[in-house]
Amino acid sequence: MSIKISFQNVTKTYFFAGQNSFNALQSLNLDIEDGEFITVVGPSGCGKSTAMNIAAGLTTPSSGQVLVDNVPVKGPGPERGVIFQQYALFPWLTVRENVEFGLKIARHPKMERRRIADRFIGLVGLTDFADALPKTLSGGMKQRCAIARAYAVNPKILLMDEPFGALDALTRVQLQDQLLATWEAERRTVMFITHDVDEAVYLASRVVVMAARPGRLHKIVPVDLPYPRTEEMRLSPEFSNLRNEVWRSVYHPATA
Ligand SMILES: Nc1ncnc2c1ncn2[C@@H]1O[C@H](COP(=O)(O)OP(=O)(O)OP(=O)(O)O)[C@@H](O)[C@H]1O
Repeated sequence: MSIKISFQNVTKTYFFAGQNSFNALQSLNLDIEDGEFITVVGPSGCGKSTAMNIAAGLTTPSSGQVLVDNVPVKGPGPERGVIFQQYALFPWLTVRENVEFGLKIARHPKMERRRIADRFIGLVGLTDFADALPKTLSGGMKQRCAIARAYAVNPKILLMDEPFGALDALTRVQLQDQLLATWEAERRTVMFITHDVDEAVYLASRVVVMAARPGRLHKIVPVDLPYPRTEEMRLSPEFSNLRNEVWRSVYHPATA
C-alpha cells in the first residue's frame, strides 16, 4: 500500500496580541494509506480541524508539512474534496445541479455530467429528489447531496469534518452505512473527524485519538473488524472492546 497523505512534524501555533502564543497542533506525524478510512477523535480544541484544514490547504502550518502523493500541500486542490458539518449547497440549484456543479467547472460534457451526477445521487439514495431544491430537503438529505457532490468530481481524498454532527441518531446511522457503501465501491482515502466514539470505530480501519493542550497525536487504535460493517457488529464484544479502548483514550488519556 502506498502512503496517500503524510503529516510530517506538523505544528500550528497561533500568536496573540502581546507575546502570547498557543500551540493548536504540535508535531503531528501521521501517514494515511491510499484507500484507507481513518477517523479522528479527541476532546474539543485538540487540533482535529486544524490538522484537516492544513491537509485541505485551507490553513498553513507554522512548521512541518503535509504531503499528498509525496507532493507538499500548498493550497486547496481538486484531488481533495472537503465536507463540513454545514452542508454548503447552492440554494438556487436543484440536487442534480448541485452535484453537477463541479463537473461543469471542470468542463465535462453535458451528457456525461448528468450520467455521473445521477450515479452518485443514486448511491446516496436521492434519486427521487434529483430535481428538488435544497430548502425542500431535510438536514440528512442535504448532507447526502453534499457527499454526492464531493464524490462526483472524483477526488482521490475526502476530508470530512464532523459531517454528520448536526443530524439525528437514526439519519446518522443510515448515512454512515451509505458512506461506507460508497467508500467500498470507490475506495477513496477518507479522513473523517467525529466526536462520536461509536461512529469513529464503526467507520474506520484505524482510529486516530488526539489529546489537547497542546493538540497532539495520543494513540492510534486499529479496528480489525472486516468490511462491510454490519449492524450486528455494533453489538459484538469486539466492537464494544474497541469502543471502550477509544473512549478511555479520549477521556482518560493519562491511563490509556
Ligand atoms: N484562527 C485561530 N486563531 C486562534 N486560535 C485558533 C484558531 N483556530 C483554532 N484555534 C485554536 O486552536 C485550537 C484547536 O482548534 P481546532 O478547531 O483545530 O480543534 P478541534 O479539535 O477541531 O475542536 P472541536 O472538536 O471543538 O471542533 C483551539 O484551542 C482553538 O481555539
